[in-house]
Amino acid sequence: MAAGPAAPRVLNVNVGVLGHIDSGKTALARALSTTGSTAAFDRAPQSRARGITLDLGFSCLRTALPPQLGPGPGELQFTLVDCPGHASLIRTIIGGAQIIDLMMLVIDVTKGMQTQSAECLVIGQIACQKMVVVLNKIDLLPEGKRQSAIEKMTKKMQKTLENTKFCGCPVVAVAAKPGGPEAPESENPLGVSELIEVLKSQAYLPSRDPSGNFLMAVDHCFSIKGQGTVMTGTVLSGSVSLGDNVEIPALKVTKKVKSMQMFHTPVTYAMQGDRVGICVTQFDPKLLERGLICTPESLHTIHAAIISLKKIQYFRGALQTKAKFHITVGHETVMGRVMFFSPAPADFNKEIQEKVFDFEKDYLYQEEYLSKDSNSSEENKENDQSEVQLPRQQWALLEFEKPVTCPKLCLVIGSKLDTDIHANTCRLAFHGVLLQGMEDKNYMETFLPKLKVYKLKHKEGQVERVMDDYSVIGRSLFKKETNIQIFVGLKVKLSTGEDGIIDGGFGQSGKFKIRIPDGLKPDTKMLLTVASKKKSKAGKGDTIKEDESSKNDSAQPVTISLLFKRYVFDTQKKMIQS
Ligand SMILES: Nc1nc2c(ncn2[C@@H]2O[C@H](COP(=O)(O)OP(=O)(O)OP(=O)(O)O)[C@@H](O)[C@H]2O)c(=O)[nH]1
Ligand SMILES: [Mg+2]
Repeated sequence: MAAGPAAPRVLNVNVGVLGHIDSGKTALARALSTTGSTAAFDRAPQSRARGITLDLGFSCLRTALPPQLGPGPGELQFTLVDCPGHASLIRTIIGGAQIIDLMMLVIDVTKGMQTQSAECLVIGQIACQKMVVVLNKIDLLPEGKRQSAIEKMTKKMQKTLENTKFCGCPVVAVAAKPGGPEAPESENPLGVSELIEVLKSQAYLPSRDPSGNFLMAVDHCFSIKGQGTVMTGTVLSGSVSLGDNVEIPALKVTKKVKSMQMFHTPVTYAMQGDRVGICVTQFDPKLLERGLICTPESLHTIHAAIISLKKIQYFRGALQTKAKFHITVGHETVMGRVMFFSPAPADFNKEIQEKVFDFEKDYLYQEEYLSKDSNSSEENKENDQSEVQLPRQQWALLEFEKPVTCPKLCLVIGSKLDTDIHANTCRLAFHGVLLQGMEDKNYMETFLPKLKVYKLKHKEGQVERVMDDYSVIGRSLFKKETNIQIFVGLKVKLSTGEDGIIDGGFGQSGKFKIRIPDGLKPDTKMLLTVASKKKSKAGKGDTIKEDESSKNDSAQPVTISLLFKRYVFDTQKKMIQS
């Protein structure tokens, strides 16, 4: 087994810095850091030129261990993950949020919540446990009114968070870069030491588990002369030791770990939650910008997936089957098409299955995700009056335009990134967990037939006339061109209560014969005979054609209903009745 962690105890907590563009995230990360790592603070030349953050930036800050993290000696290291704010970079933000333990939501105190602050809040609710709100740029508030303006904004934020999992989280006011870009570096930030105390009080020991496959999100890759190629990133699961083989699944290559460092200190072992640089040899750093590395063969490249999902409540509009979304699967984003399905109605209240998908069960196809505001679906139209009953859990089948490489049970986020970024709306539509990936390119033939999602079909027709006590002729259930032969033997029910069986076609116009094994009730017979007489009378005088008029329908008081299930992925399109 691996060697234990290096001697001096350093606990690492990843702190994300998220917020709307220009709220001062990078300035805040800079003010907080004592040690900058290789990729901090908009180092990339493009980033400097545009004055915006284009990529995740990492830096760190070490403090004494706070009391809640147990007796010392030891140190607490906050790894600050500075995320971009620009709307177009939301994929990077989602990636960043998945490696953090604690989120700082940076708000420009002069502006309050903005569009991407809200999106970050949504992402935080999905991916993070804890949050601190940072009101930045308080130097811009006139000194006399500063305190009251801060209090007002603090209250406003607390109200915004009331119905989120971050209800009651701390709100801290700072000026990360008082005076703005032109101010001299000597200008001291305001409120930053208070913020550090709050971060310490919020720090917790995230569950760290060295077992299972090693998986790491690499954010930077560069070569060091005479050493090799270093990949830096956060260990997402498992652990890694010197000498282990690691795979770069996107490139299908495996390399041996030659040396490792954690913030400039050599180590022999790293585990879930650690930030580490891994050095390998004979690997061109240009081949990997960002991506995953892992225990060889532990990741899957999938073409489609089944996920358990929830709609994001701030997303306006319905989630429709067959719609295309940008789908972030773990750390990759691709376009994909969705198909929603729910439990069969009898299972609507079944307990939620978080980690497995049950292929034994039947599921009901849905035109759209069922939610309180989705009343356009077939199901709900019928139940218009009554309360719409919602299932406890819903799923989707995702079919990707390009295969994605991801671990099991990874986070999935669906968004509409083609929405105009200036439209003030939440682009994140749903989130969920990947339960089953389909690695076979021919999954449609090899895998989907196992997925028992059915559509409930309901056809209505009318009894045209009585043949004898045990049979009637029906119409309007099928189109003229329908091959009635495939329906022979299916059960139907008459509105008067009798059960019948389709016996075969009758004539050329889509009519058919129904056998009534228990015989027609006398009342039914009477109804039908009276109706037929009326009709033939009416028919003589007028020029009503037999097949069209609506009068005909009302003249026929007995309707026929045919109900059956058809599995969406059944290649034989069998009709099933229970
Ligand atoms: N007056 C004042 N200006 C600030 C403060 N903090 C940041 N700024 C300025 O606000 C602008 C944006 O700061 P950044 O730190 O780059 O903002 P950001 O949130 O990282 O921006 P993106 O990463 O592009 O989303 C810069 O011009 C900063 O100098 C502050 O506390 N007071
Ligand atoms: Mg920035």
